[in-house]
Amino acid sequence: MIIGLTGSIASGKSTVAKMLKERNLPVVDADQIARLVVKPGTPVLKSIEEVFGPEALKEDGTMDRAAVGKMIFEDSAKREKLNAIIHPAIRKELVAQKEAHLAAGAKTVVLDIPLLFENKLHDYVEKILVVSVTPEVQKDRLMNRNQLSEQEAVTRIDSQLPIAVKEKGADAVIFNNGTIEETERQVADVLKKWNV
Ligand SMILES: CC(C)(COP(=O)(O)OP(=O)(O)OC[C@H]1O[C@@H](n2cnc3c(N)ncnc32)[C@H](O)[C@@H]1O)[C@@H](O)C(=O)NCCC(=O)NCCS
Ligand SMILES: Nc1ncnc2c1ncn2[C@@H]1O[C@H](COP(=O)(O)OP(=O)(O)OP(=O)(O)O)[C@@H](O)[C@H]1O
Repeated sequence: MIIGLTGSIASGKSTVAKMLKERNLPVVDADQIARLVVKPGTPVLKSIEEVFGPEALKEDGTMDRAAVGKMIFEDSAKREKLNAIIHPAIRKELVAQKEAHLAAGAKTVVLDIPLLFENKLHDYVEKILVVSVTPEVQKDRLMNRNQLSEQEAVTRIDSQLPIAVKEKGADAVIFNNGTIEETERQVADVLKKWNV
């Protein structure tokens, strides 16, 4: 079974992914792949430099994630440009990593894809697991984790589809407002229900 793990920014996907890994399920992480495909020397990073200028790079030649984040979350046209450059490479590597796990004998593979709904990647997975939180908790956790102002956090949240829309499209929802233990219990219940 291929499980798509998604949610909204700072809703707790990585937290749930960690729980799934602890249960020995292979997790392919789109955010991690997004870092892989922009390593210095890659065609993707070259295109980013061409489109976003030298301020997209740090002195050591790696992508300046904070600078690019500022540019793209505040400007939807820039965000679409970055997506057009980077998403094809992410999708290719996502499929390759999934296939490698299946070839190695995995019966279940989890694809952690933050933008599964936004990019209409439903066909990549068989079940969709959405990690949800209330908007207030989401904003607080995002501000704390990324050291953002309230306005910056809201801008990032608004760059994605509303979490309520994602919940409606889910096969199961994990509500991550409570404690880690409460989330862990919900993860166990869903896996049991799906015979994983
Ligand atoms: C903009 C970048 C440089 C910011 O880097 P940073 O290290 O601060 O954040 P990180 O990569 O850990 O992403 C954190 C979260 O931001 C959200 N996010 C990232 N990119 C986007 C995007 N293009 N549109 C909407 N939300 C996004 C996701 O929820 C993601 O989980 C980086 O997110 C990036 O390269 N984004 C483009 C690739 C992408 O779309 N990744 C997300 C899904 S594959
Ligand atoms: N149940 C919880 N209780 C308290 N803090 C939590 C809980 N779940 C997650 N967090 C914290 O909230 C923040 C966001 O969680 P996490 O990084 O797992 O979200 P994410 O959905 O993977 O985010 P992103 O979309 O940005 O990659 C982190 O700092 C994490 O430690």
